[in-house]
Amino acid sequence: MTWNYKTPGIPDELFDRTENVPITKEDIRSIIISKLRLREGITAIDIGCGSGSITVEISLQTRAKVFAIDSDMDAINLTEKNLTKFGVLNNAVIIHGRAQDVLPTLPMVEAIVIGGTTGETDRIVKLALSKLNKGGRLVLTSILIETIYNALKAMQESNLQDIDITQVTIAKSKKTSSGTMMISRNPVIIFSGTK
Ligand SMILES: C[S@@+](CC[C@H](N)C(=O)[O-])C[C@H]1O[C@@H](n2cnc3c(N)ncnc32)[C@H](O)[C@@H]1O
Repeated sequence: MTWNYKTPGIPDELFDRTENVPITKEDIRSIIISKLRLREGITAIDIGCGSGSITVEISLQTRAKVFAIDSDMDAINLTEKNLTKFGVLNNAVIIHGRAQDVLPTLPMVEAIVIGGTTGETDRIVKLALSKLNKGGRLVLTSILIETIYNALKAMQESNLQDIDITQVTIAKSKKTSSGTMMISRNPVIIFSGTK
């Protein structure tokens, strides 16, 4: 697969998918990539890599080394498939495990995305921030009220700077017999900040 564009927002349908592994949709993914403020030559961590779509986009944008973590073996297999498909498998270290167990073993990085924190949002956010170099960027997405509250508290307690909280509700067009209507998806909260 050759992706010739230097812009984020790879169409979802270009990624391999499986029924039980979620993907961060392309419009939300574009916002995440923008808020990461990526630079060439950085190292990044993708926590809860799922389909691998964010790891793929970070790698294509910057040729960054990305540590992609997921606790679900199906997600790990799918991430490997998609990294191979987009020719960036060599940029990544794919790790099967819970973020709270894996993070302490990783080096310091410049960018971290958190897409899944099952069970221990507070601990995962704090561990992630302990792996972020000064000036590095953290982006966390969630659709769950409980995660949103715990994430904000953990970021504030860790003194993350310039915390920005953006809520996005994407609506997509759908053709009907009488015209084109917009169908809304669930709101997504996107946290970002600088260490
Ligand atoms: C919404 S999906 C992320 C989708 C992904 N960003 C993508 O683009 O495909 C959340 C993922 O986080 C993983 N996850 C949840 N809690 C986790 C944890 N504590 N450690 C590692 N992975 C976790 C889930 O298995 C799931 O694949």
